[in-house]
Amino acid sequence: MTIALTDPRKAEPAARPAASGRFLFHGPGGTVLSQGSHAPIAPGTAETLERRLAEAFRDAGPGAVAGGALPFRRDRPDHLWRAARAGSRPLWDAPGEAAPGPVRLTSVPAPEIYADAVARAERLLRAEAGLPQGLRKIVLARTLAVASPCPIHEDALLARLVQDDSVTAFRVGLPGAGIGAGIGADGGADGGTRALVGATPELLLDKRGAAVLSHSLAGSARRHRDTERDARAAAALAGSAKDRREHAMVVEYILDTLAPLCRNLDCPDGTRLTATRSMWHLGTRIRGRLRDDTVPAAVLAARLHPTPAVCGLPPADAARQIARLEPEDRGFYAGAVGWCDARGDGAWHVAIRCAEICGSTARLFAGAGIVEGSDPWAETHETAAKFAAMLDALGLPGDAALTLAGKDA
Ligand SMILES: C=C(O[C@@H]1C=C(C(=O)O)C=C[C@H]1O)C(=O)O
Repeated sequence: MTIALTDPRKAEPAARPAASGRFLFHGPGGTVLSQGSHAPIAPGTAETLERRLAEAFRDAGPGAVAGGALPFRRDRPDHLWRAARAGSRPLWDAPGEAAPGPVRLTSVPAPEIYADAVARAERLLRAEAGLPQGLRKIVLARTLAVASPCPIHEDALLARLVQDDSVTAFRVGLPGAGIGAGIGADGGADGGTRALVGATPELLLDKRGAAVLSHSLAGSARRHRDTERDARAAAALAGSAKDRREHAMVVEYILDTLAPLCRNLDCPDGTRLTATRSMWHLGTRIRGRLRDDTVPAAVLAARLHPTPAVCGLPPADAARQIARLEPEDRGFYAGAVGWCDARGDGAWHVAIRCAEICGSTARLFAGAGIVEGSDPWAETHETAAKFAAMLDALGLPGDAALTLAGKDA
C-alpha cells in the first residue's frame, strides 16, 4: 500500500552535507560525537565482544571511545568503531527539509497483513498460556518505506529529532552495500552508504563506575494535541492490566539478567508513566551496583539484549516467531546503539523510533508487544503512532501512517 505526499510545509532542501562521524548520540545523558581517527572493530557476536573491545582499546589514546550498533539478531555481526575521542560539537543547526517532496510512502507489509500476523501471534500465545515454558510475549514490527526524489539529509533530520528532549537522538553509520566500502582511516565522512538515524526513548544500560541504570519501556498509547484527550489516554494506559502485564515481563527479565552481576539492584521509583512528544509509555528505572565494575557497558548491553521490550518471552522462542511472522529483516532496528570508553563506562540505547537511511530512501521501523488478549488493529494503530516522530522529523505528516492503516485509527 503506497501513498504520495506533498507536504505544504515543504521548503528548500537542506543545503549542508550529511552528518559526519561514525556515531553520534545526543540526549538527557549528554552528547557523544565520535571524532578524530576511526578504526573499525572486527565484526563479531556478543560472545567475543569483550575480547574485541579490549583489543580495540589496547593501543588507543586516553580519550578513545568505542561505539556503534549491535544487530537485533544475536547471531549477526555487530558494527563498531573505535574513535580517537568523543566531542560534543552540536550538528543540529541544519536548516531546510530532510526529505524534500514529493515523497512516496509504502507500508511493508500492508497494515492488514501486519494485523493478520498479530492475530496469528495472539492465537499462538493463547494456545501456550499456562504452559511452563510457553510463549508469553512476541514483539512484532513493520516498516514504512520512504522514497524521496533527493538524498535524505541526515543533519536536517537530526535537527528535528533533538527538539524532543525526552529522547536520545542518534546516528550510527551502518555497513553499506559491500561492507567496508568507502571506509577510510579518518572518520570525517562516513563511507557514506547507510546509517541508522533515530530518537529513542529507551535506555538499555548506562554504566558509570559501578553504577548501572536501565530505563525499560513497554506499554504504549498515542498522545493527542487536545490536553484532555491526552490525559485520558495516559490514565487509560496507567490503568491497563494488559499493558502492565506486558511491562512487568520486561522488568522481570532485566532484573533476572542483572541480578547475578550486581551487589544490589532495585526499582526505586516503581513503574511510572513516561512521555515523548508523540507517545505515552509505562517505564521503570532499574538501578544497581556492579560486583565487577570493569565489565564494559557494551558487554552488559549485549548480555541484556534482546529484552522482551523488543523481542518477547522466552527470548529464543519469540525470536523464532519473529523470523517466521515478519517479512522484513530487522537489521540493526531493535538492536542496541551506544558507546563506551576505555574504563567501560558508557550508554547503550534500544534502537527504536529510527530509520535506516540510504541515499534518497528511508526504511522506518515500529513494533508493538503482543500478549494474550492483544487486539490486532489496536496494535497496528500503535505501530502507526510510533512512526509519527520519524515522519515528523522527515517533514512529513506525523499521522501519515495512521492514514495508511485505515480510517478507524
Ligand atoms: C518496539 C518498539 O517499542 C517498544 C515496544 C513498546 C510496547 O510494545 O508498548 C514500548 C516501547 C518499546 O519498548 C518500537 O518503538 O518499535
